[in-house]
Amino acid sequence: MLPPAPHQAPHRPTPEAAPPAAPRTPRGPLARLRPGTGNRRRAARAGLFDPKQLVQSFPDALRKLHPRALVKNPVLFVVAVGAVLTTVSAVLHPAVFTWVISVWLWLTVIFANLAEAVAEGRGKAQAESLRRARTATVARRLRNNWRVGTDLRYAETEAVAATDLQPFDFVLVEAGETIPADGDVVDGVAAVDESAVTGESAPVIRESGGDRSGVTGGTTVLSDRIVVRVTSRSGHSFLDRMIALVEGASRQRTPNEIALHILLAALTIVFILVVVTVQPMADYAGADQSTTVLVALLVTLIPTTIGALLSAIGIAGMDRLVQRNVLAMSGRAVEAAGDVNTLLLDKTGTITLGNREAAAFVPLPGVDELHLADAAQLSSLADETPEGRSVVALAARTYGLREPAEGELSQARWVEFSARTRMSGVDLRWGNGEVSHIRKGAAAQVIDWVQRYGGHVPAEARRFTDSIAASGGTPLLVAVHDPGGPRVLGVIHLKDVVKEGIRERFDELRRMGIRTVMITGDNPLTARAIAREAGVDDYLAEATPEDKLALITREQEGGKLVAMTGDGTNDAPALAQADVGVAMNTGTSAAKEAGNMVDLDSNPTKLIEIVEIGKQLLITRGALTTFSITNDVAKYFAIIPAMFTGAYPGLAALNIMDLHSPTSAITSAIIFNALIIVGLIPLALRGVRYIPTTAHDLLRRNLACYGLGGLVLPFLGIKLIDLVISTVPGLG
Ligand SMILES: Nc1ncnc2c1ncn2[C@@H]1O[C@H](COP(=O)(O)OP(=O)(O)OP(=O)(O)O)[C@@H](O)[C@H]1O
Ligand SMILES: [K+]
Ligand SMILES: [Mg+2]
Repeated sequence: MLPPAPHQAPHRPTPEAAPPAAPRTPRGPLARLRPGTGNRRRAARAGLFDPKQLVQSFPDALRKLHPRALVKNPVLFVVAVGAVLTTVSAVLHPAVFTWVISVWLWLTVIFANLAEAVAEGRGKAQAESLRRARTATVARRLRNNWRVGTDLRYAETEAVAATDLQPFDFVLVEAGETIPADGDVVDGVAAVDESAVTGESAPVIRESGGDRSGVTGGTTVLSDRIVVRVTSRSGHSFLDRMIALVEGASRQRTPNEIALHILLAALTIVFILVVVTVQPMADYAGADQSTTVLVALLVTLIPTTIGALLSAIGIAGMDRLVQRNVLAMSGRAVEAAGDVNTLLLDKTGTITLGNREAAAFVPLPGVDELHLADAAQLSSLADETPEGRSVVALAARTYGLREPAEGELSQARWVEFSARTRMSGVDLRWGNGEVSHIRKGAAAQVIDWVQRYGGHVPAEARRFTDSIAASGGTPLLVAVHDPGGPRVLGVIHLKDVVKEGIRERFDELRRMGIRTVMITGDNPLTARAIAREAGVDDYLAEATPEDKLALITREQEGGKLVAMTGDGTNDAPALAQADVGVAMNTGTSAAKEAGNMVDLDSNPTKLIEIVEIGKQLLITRGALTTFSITNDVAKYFAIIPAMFTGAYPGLAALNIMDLHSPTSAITSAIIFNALIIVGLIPLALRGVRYIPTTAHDLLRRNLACYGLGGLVLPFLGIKLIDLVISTVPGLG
């Protein structure tokens, strides 16, 4: 027996109650540098390099001449030591040649610093505007007697400074107020303006219970009121972390960068040995060389170009992510994104639109539809998930069923939904002492529950759920156990829609050699239907949080790099285990803590762009390393003949560039070596063009373009410089 339909208007606001979405014009701190969602043209513009930045960053470049800063970069440190040696030599034996070389060696170091300073400078501007968003607010903290679930009408609040809030404090935030700290919504639904953080002016819904409960301090509530459980301490908020991040304060070298630095250092040592042994040979040949010439030879041989640009390339990669509203907590994650083999995506909300809503009640033969709707609604009254709320709303909409009044169900024991049990419901004790247990949930779990009490499940139950699942919907079985015995009443049809254009994104990923796997807690039939429609390579159904974690470790054991997106607390362990874990900004704090990237737009398909940016970072570094090493070859052809033609006139044959004189040849090589750094700063910051293709093709293309380019360009450049400076007295 079920209680009569209660008669009270539902008080809870539904997501539809939010104000209509404003046109998506980006504004706010990141907007200037950030593309509107999906606006690639704007993104391209944001990545453009403005020569003014070179001038603005010049003072910072000079500041980086401090030995403590220089010693971090072995290649540049050697150039700086060389510059000191030639400067001393110029002072002791003044000559135009020695002075010119000294000046250009110093310029080489400054240009390298400039590359890094320009890259960092872009972040500083963003940090400034974020700081402005971090205003001091007064919070309304709920007094100790408030517990989750207590009616807010009886809540008492006290005013405290936002900076005094502690984790686990509850704060009440109403329309028009600023959320004082990061946290999770534990009561209510509200439309929130997050433009202070995301630059996106369209309001977003934040609600308790589901996977959209995360709120960020500094954002504004537009409608309704919510209770937020604080999760961050003052000074350690999301905004604080974001500022440190864009400023590059927390930037650390990635393992790949360290490895490359070691390689460059080793090359430098080899060339130092070469140059040191050149002197006795030159002596023997009767072509004794000055310190200046030897230093010049060394500097042209060592990989100064990549040594100068390496750090800027890394910073620019992080910056490109920020422009797309993604915050990477480590450079390592960005690199890993470039090498990802497997992409794990959630079904609900990632591949589908995510508002999995009750669309119909389907009663079993012999069951009254109203009876089913009533039971479904009762079982969902305390179910704060979007699915649970949509069941209550559907029952209210189509059958006029209303929630019971406060106190009417005081004898109820609510059973919360969990991803492990896949069920939710209620145990009710009526006035006459009779007890009803109502459950709704995944078919397998509810059938199991009914059978455990000795109930019989008619074949129709399975038939109904299977046909809903085969259409891509999610069936929830509703069952009761009361004096009438344990039995299934019928099915709730939850509907969800596959996102438009998602199939094309998966095709693109396949071209990049990346395998996509959809993971869902849903049944295999629904999973298969959605997987087919969306075009993913594989799927895992009825996945528990442990299954997700196990899938990731299994892939990783095979040597693969795994990326995943997630928003729920139950995604947290998997997000932490994945090589690239992208948490949605809307997600729970647990998810955001666990991942190594946060997407402010909460757009799970952003992962595809993240992979592209990672790949672009790796390719840019590879291309410029290739360029750097090959472009030193030409300089060798400029300097060696210049050093020895006096002793061995036959070596003039090596002077293939037909340079004017030994001094002009050496000077031209050094000037080119310095100028190429400045010339490549825009490319290092923008990144080389990326076309989705296999790694093999990319490698071939890059070797051809940057290897050959690196070989040929200096011949032209040095010749040109030689033509100009040969007119300078003292060099010609
Ligand atoms: N509020 C609810 N009450 C009862 N059962 C539910 C509820 N929400 C979902 N279920 C059942 O539990 C199953 C698992 O749902 P869950 O939301 O955990 O999936 P998930 O792991 O998040 O997968 P997805 O990526 O599709 O969201 C669903 O297929 C559904 O059958
Ligand atoms: K060099
Ligand atoms: Mg879910």
